[in-house]
Amino acid sequence: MDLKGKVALITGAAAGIGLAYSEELLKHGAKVSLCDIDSDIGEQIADELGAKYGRKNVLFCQCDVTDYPQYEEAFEMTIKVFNRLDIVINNAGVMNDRFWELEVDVNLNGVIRGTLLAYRFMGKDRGGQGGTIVNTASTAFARPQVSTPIYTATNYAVVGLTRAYGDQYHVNLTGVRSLVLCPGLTDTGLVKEIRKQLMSSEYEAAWQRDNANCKTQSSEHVGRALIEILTKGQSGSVWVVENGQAPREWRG
Ligand SMILES: NC(=O)C1=CN([C@@H]2O[C@H](COP(=O)(O)OP(=O)(O)OC[C@H]3O[C@@H](n4cnc5c(N)ncnc54)[C@H](O)[C@@H]3O)[C@@H](O)[C@H]2O)C=CC1
Ligand SMILES: CCCCCC(=O)/C=C/C=C\C/C=C\C/C=C\CCCC(=O)O
Repeated sequence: MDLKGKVALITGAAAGIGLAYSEELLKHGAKVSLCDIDSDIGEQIADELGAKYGRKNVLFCQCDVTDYPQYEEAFEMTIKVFNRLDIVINNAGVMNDRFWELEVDVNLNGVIRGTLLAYRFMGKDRGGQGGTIVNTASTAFARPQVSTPIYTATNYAVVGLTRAYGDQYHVNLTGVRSLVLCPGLTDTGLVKEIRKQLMSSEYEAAWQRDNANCKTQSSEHVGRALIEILTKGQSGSVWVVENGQAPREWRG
């Protein structure tokens, strides 16, 4: 896929993996709409990326993915400013099983909202030009993270959603391809104080076991994997990137 001139909307773009995706897309000549709940950091990041890659190529939209009207406005603003939309990356996520209803609302319902909006604005059956949806899940979908059962469940669900919408039936109907990228342990701010993010502080031993054999990778590594899967990923495909290795397709 030639990314030059393409427009991508990325959620959770102010930090971590979403920020790495955004910078990698800019390096490849795309324009980015950075969507994040955190407007202070988001505006600052947009200024920095704009100074580096051209101000006309970067937009920040304050957007909470749990709020459908706000999310819809971010799509409208992106299309108003860039005049097109080609790629939607549902990446915003949290890991906190203590606040599991919010976790489900961000990690699963947020991806569903982003997917429905992507079809509405890019679907050929709705007057759009077609495009690509990329969802971020986690390797926890294939190897359950025992310390965070509810976080794990949201990742299973996102993979299921992507595989179903990724079927050729939906591609024929809408011209929209769907992929999912599942990183393993990545060095970001997702964990701030692990004891407070587990349902019970007793699960800390399980957290240590979950991560025992994992090599932490950088978010930049995951950003590069995104470009690779955008280039060669078939609709409905599931990609794992972990331990700093090249992305590989997961075939069940
Ligand atoms: N860090 C890791 O080891 C892994 C992360 N992931 C997934 O990658 C995605 C990104 O996570 P990281 O970059 O690690 O986290 P992060 O905490 O570094 O960044 C997440 C970003 O999402 C934003 N955000 C949070 N709630 C939001 C909401 N309601 N609406 C809009 N934006 C919101 C935050 O403000 C932040 O900028 C998540 O879906 C996470 O589950 C998957 C596997 C491993
Ligand atoms: C093994 C399952 C991998 C799934 C990863 C995932 O979805 C969520 C990971 C959450 C947090 C990663 C954040 C930071 C990583 C940095 C250091 C980890 C140190 C591990 C430890 O011993 O505490």
